[in-house]
Amino acid sequence: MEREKISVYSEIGKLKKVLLHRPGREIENITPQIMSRLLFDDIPYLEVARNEHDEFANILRKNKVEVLYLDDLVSQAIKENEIKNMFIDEFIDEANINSKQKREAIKEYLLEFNDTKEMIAKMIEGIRKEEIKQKQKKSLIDIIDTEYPFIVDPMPNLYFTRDPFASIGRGICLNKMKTITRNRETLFSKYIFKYHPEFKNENIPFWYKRENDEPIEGGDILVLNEKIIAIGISERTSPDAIENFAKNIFSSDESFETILAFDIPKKRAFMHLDTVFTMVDYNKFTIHPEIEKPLTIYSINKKSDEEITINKETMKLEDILKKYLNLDDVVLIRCGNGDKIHSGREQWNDGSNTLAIAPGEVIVYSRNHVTNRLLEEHGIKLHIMPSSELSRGRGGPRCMSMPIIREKLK
Ligand SMILES: NC(=[NH2+])NCCC[C@H](N)C(=O)O
Repeated sequence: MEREKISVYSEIGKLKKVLLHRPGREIENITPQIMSRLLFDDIPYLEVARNEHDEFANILRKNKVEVLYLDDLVSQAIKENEIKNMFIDEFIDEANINSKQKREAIKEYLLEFNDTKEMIAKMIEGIRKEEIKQKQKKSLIDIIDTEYPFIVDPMPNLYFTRDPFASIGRGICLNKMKTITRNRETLFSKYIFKYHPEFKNENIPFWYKRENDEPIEGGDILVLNEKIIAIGISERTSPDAIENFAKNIFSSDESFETILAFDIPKKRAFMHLDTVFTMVDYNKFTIHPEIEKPLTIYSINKKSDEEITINKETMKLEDILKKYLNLDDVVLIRCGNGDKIHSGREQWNDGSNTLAIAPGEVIVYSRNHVTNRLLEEHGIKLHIMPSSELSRGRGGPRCMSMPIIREKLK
């Protein structure tokens, strides 16, 4: 039997294959002036961040998860010259470069890298003005100098592989991301799924297109089981995008029947649904206490191949989960144990952003010790990773991983 190349029908099924990005020199291009636009609140120390990330990958490998790295996949995807050229052109198109000369100079510079992985690392790292200055011919726009140091901005959020696309069923939701800085990341995903030898001839369905106008991000998408997908209506994901996605997936032969759109507060600390809610076992969830008040959800169901129905309900999270997942008993594990100070602090550092590698078994950040102790008390097996630097990017183990294959649940 031919194995599916992508297969994700739950949040907790045994993880078999996952995509990561090891943070690179892009982190060392974050400066206080640009960090908030780049969605960072602080500047991580790269060497330590990399060690932490390697430990994350080791935990995964020790648990028999195959770890794929983004730069490997992209470099294998763009092996042919024609594709590589297309990739560079599109990259430059989206890097906001306003003169023809500059565009040509950047292309020439990138093509000089003999090693494609080095070229990709450079694209992610960002390009400083002086790196290509000498080669530029002068037109007015090139001569007008500003203080701004980069000709191409760094992409420091790429280690949050959860967000630019999401594996759902046997297909992917190729996202349009809310911010310019992160939307550039989705180009890498596009080339992986369109041109990598492992995926290109597999008719991988795309449930969403990066060319669409409305944003949707992977951190908002949780595949609760083979029938139900939860999506946050958040700072980053719009109702129109959810509806468009729903229509696409419902018109396929996939098993999904219901999309639960959760209306969550539109604020930075809650940027994605997975910052306040993750699934850790069949009936256990980590949550931020703030979403325990009655929540408004919209359940979107398939009516026919083209039509959907939408129902609005205001209910407590616990009751929503009982109803839609057919559970008698739901356990909500509160980040920071519900204590005002601990829950705020630990949610800020992604205490409720766990990555399940099997039912009841999750990877967590060491720093969230209050939440971690509580998870253990609820019988969850923890794999604890170091967390002083990676957490400064406002994302945890779930954000830093995109499952490609999970074993189906019985
Ligand atoms: N799935 C997630 N919660 N991802 C977190 C991403 C953090 C990143 N700095 C951003 O603001 O986009």
